[in-house]
Amino acid sequence: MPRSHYTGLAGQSYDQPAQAGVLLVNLGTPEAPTAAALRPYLAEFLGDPRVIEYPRWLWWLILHGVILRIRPARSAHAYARVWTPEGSPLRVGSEKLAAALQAKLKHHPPGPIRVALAMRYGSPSVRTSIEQMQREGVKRLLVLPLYPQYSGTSTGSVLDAVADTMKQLRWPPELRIINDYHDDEGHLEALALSIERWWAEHGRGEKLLLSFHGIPQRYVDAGDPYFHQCQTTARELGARLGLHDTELVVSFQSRVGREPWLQPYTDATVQRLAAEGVKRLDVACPGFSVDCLETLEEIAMQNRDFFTAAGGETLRYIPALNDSSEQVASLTALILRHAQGWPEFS
Ligand SMILES: C=CC1=C(C)c2cc3[nH]c(cc4nc(cc5[nH]c(cc1n2)c(C)c5CCC(=O)O)C(CCC(=O)O)=C4C)c(C)c3C=C
Ligand SMILES: [Fe+2]
Ligand SMILES: [Fe+2]
Repeated sequence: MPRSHYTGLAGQSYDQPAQAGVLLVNLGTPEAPTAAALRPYLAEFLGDPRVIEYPRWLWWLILHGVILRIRPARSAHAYARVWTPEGSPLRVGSEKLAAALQAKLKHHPPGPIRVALAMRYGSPSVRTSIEQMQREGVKRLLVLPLYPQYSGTSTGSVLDAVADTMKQLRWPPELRIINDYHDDEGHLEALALSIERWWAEHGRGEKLLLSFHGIPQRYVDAGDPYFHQCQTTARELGARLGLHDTELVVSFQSRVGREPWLQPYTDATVQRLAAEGVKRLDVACPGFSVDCLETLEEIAMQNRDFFTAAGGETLRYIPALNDSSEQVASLTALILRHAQGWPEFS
């Protein structure tokens, strides 16, 4: 008999009381800010067909023949600028957020809800985390990808990893998924409150730039709702902050490769604003639930330098929601709303 493809879990029992769980999933991050650690991380990330929609064999040749020989060292250098004694900011921030949510949901009557964190690339993987939760008795699972706006390249890829896991489990958990929360009232309120709190402490710049991670324009043309959801978040947030159209600017960062990505690009935008005479620019990145390379290095360092080199005085980065009380409250409410109707919570 060939060995079965399906995993049965040691320790998962029939008579354990059913528990509900939430799996938070973020992108993932290298284990160290070194080229050696970047290579497997980038190979997994950039080898994902959701991220790079290119003929497979052609892309494999380019990725392994060219990209993975050059990019690991360059990216490692960028990561080294933001690495902390506890590790990668994305990992540290995601773990703190998960711990704060677990503390909230532990005693939530008639809970408790178990909270775990997985990474789409690297570890702990989606599969490892789901299996671990099952061992702890989780039979109903809510998946919350930590991306407020849906894109096939981010949320869609998390759903692939969840689906692949479900296909391999002998007794998969009952499943719910949050596809996006870009226009969730509580989330928008949390963003507005945290920016207002930051302004109250640090004063206000002349304009607020909202910079979202980019994706290729081609994906949006093919039906990805990401661009539209970013615009909705920006508009709703601007309205809650009482900003005039002229005080709010939206742009897209982190472009990789040569094809056109969503525009306007963040680097060109900060340079344009400086050239137009803006001296004090505030930047927030509402697409990132926790701070990471793309906010701490690309915005707060690289783009700050572009802005000042083009004649601006100060570019100030307003931190992501991270494990703030605002984010913990809004995600707790989002989770409880999606857990409604489960017998544990009726
Ligand atoms: C090349 C294609 C990429 C697409 C498409 C893409 C979409 C996308 N990414 C995020 C969130 C993050 N990306 C991060 C880093 C990062 N992104 C890409 C490429 C694409 N992203 C690369 C190669 C990297 C690694 C760093 C580098 O070499 O430049 C991060 C930060 C990770 C960290 O460890 O801090 C996040 C977060 C979203 C939300 C998204 C689509 C909407
Ligand atoms: Fe990215
Ligand atoms: Fe980047």
